[in-house]
Amino acid sequence: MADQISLLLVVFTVAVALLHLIHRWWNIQRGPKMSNKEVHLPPGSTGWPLIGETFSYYRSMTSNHPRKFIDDREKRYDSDIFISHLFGGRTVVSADPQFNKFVLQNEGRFFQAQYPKALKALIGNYGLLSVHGDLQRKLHGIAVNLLRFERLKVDFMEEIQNLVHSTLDRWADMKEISLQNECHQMVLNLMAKQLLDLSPSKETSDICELFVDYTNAVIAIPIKIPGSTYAKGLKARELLIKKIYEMIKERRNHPEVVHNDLLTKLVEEGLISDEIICDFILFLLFAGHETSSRAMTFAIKFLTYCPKALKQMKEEHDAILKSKGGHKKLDWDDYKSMAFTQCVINETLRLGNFGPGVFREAEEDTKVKDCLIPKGWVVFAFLTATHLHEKFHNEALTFNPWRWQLDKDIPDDSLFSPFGGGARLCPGSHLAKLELSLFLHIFITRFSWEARADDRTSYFPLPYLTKGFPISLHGRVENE
Ligand code: HEM
Repeated sequence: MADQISLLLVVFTVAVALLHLIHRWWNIQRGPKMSNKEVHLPPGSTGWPLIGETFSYYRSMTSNHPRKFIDDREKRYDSDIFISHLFGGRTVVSADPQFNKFVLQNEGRFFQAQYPKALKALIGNYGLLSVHGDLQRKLHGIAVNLLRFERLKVDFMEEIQNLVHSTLDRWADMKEISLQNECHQMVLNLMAKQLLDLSPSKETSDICELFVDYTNAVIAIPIKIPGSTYAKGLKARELLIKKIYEMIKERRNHPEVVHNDLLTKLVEEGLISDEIICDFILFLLFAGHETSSRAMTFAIKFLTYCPKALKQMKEEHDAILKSKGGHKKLDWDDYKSMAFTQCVINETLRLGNFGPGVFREAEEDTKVKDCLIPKGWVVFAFLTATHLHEKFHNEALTFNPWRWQLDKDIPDDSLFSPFGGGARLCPGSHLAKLELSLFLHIFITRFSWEARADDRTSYFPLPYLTKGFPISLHGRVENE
């Protein structure tokens, strides 16, 4: 009898839970009731209970046709703004450039950045993408100031060239390298030096190892079970934050030791608490190395398969080197003279899509175009979709740097926004372009190379080359 009652209780509980789930799903599908007939919820479907349409999005982003998710729905709903259910929440997905621009421009007014919870746990309470309002403006200002032109011209210009040369000296002794891994390591060293005054050493390599676990988690499926990539990343975050705390303490206890880094400046200024400093620095380390290092690898890959562009790059950079005589260090004017390189960089950013899109939550019921975005809904402004649309860029999936020389392709910030826009416009955009230009200059003038494997691009969760782009290197000989 007791067994039967237990069984009945289990069946009853499961039935109630199922009904609850179905009810929630139905409510999500239906959306809120509208009173105003002029504006309406975008069309769409939230897909399966719990997983929504995340799997379709994943399939599309790991395929050769990353716009497929959008194209299928555009055909089905006759709209490039539609409802979906991604990464655990109902979402309005937009591939409409004007809509996306409006969303970016209205950060803090109608919308605010809202990233999935699992990501926020890694970024911390004070990583820039987690904070809003006055604190976001303050921290954004500090980042902009750190990366302003005057600092790039003096500190970064020198530092980047030294680091790239010493890294390439090491590569020259290796038969084959995974360009993706090597670029990751090189840019991480650069950021570690600028932010924490860490030079390659035992301590730096410990931090780098933790950092690898940390970044792997940011781009992994967020399952928090012991041993999972995500759980390891959370642990790595804890240890990294502890290390930054120790460095803050060391800066205070030993002011006589000179460090030319951001951490010291933040500690001396005393404008933000230690807790904020730690999250802020960790976020900069992440944002500053993940994207730029990927862009370097992709640029070399695109050039490898476009001999005409590579030839033009060699001509541009050989001429700059020649004009310097025996003096190899470039200055700001040399950087500014790299006209074709800037086209290659724009095209790499367009095709590479290193910041695929941004997440924003509606602060209130908001009308954009004819659509109503109800308060609390998350918008995914899918920037990749615009970058890869035939309507805006001819032969959109082809690497064609010359398109940026034509008037009609002069960057329009609604059609080309690799660095986002509005109040959260990437403060590292100029640094990223400088790093890329100097890296390309040094790499192309020192080496010729061959790809060792047929590599494929996956865009999920961030773009990467599935085999890490292995290449063999040879020192350049005259006229090569
Ligand atoms: C190719 C390189 C890069 C790309 C494609 C890129 C892309 C982006 C995008 C799309 C955003 C906007 C996110 C949003 O609005 O939600 C962003 C924000 C940000 N980026 Fe970058 N980024 C790059 C390099 C860098 C570098 C080198 C740094 C710093 C050293 C950096 C630091 C930041 C920071 C701190 C933010 C947050 C700004 C805020 O929320 O106020 N990024 N980046």
